[in-house]
Amino acid sequence: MVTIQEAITTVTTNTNKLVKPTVKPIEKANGYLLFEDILSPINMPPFRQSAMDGYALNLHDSLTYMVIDEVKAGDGHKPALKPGEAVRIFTGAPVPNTANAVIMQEKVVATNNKIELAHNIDLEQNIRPLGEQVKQGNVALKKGTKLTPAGIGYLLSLGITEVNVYKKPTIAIVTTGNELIEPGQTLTHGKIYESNSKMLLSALYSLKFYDITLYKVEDDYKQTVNTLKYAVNTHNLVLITGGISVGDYDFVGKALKEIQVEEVFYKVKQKPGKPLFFGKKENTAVFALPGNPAAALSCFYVYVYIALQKMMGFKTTNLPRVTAKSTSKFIKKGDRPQFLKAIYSNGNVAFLEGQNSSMLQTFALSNALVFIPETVTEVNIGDEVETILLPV
Ligand SMILES: Nc1nc2c(c(=O)[nH]1)N[C@H]1C(S)=C(S)[C@@H](COP(=O)(O)OP(=O)(O)OC[C@H]3O[C@@H](n4cnc5c(N)ncnc54)[C@H](O)[C@@H]3O)O[C@H]1N2
Ligand code: MOO
Repeated sequence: MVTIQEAITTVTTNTNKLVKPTVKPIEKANGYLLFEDILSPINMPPFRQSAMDGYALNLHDSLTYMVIDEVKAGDGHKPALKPGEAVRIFTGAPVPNTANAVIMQEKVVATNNKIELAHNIDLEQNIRPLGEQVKQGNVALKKGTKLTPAGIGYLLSLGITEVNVYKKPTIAIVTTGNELIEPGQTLTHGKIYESNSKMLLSALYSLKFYDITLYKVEDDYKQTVNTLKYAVNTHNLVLITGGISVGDYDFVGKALKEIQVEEVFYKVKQKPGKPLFFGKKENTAVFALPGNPAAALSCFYVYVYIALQKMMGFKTTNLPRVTAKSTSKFIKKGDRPQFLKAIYSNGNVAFLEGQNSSMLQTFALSNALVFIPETVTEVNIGDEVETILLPV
């Protein structure tokens, strides 16, 4: 049995960034890391651009200008201005080469084809210079940058339609148990609806992992070996639920051994999730999560999350942790450190009733897990507690 800290450190050091590239259409690249520097194919802006609705001027000594033409956004003509001449111009329109400042329309008095300025303005005022954001051929975004909606917008503004990014892991979710039947079918005595696979699938989707295959096995040793062998050989990450404890029909541990998944740790001193297993085979990381649904999800957020972030090459691998003031009382039984389902809001956190690892109804209301260390036996209202904020 390892401590929570040992388990976290071990998962962190035993999972590696996936180094394979893949080409993605830009609109599907959110959350990926760039596999290479992106060089800008154009200057951005691609021309000197007006930042205001007003007048582009060829400055001269007087405050009066003759308006000789108009340039709207999207226009391609290039009027030639002599000193003392102006063109009506609008935000986003190309500023003629012969204009050297733009004045906002609110700052002039316009009569017929003449404008009068209150005072002179600076050179290049209200003109976005050519290539101000990025120059053609320069690095627009560096290798390793994590793409965000803003990054995607930026690359699109440079005309880029696809990018080379690091691959995301392919993930297998394997559920085990004779008692499991698909929601939608009739429940018979002794059976329960299978909920872990699509719960974990949803957690993965919300973290933007989509390459996921679901497998189901009965409590049958041969079937468990065969399914796990296939899952481990064909995915980067395998999440198994159930069958990892000590019962006569818990075959997962034995099957993982048979298919030569190296055990990195088995059992963590924690509640919920004591029988958590973590192992690896070559570059594939394998988690056998407890079958109890709340324990499986808690382990997902505390450990699997880290492995996913490491595989993606992200710098921050833990979920954010904050210190919050407890608005609940809690007495901890036993000596295992505990993760409590809780609701966090504005620096306060309330623990929910019903912390059993088989219960999801409180998890369904939670947005945080409060960590109660081994040495703490009691939490009182007003005490400060370490709180993990869940990505929900
Ligand atoms: N003698 C001992 N028994 C148990 C121990 C122990 O130390 N000694 N540990 C307990 C703890 S703690 C946990 S957690 C569970 C974990 O057991 P398994 O990981 O082997 O999981 P199962 O027995 O297969 O299932 C546990 C529970 O969860 C339900 N389940 C399983 N899979 C699903 C699913 N896909 N969807 C919904 N519900 C699922 C299953 O029906 C069981 O009720 O072991 C304790 N026992
Ligand atoms: O570890 Mo189990 O998840 O406490 O019930």
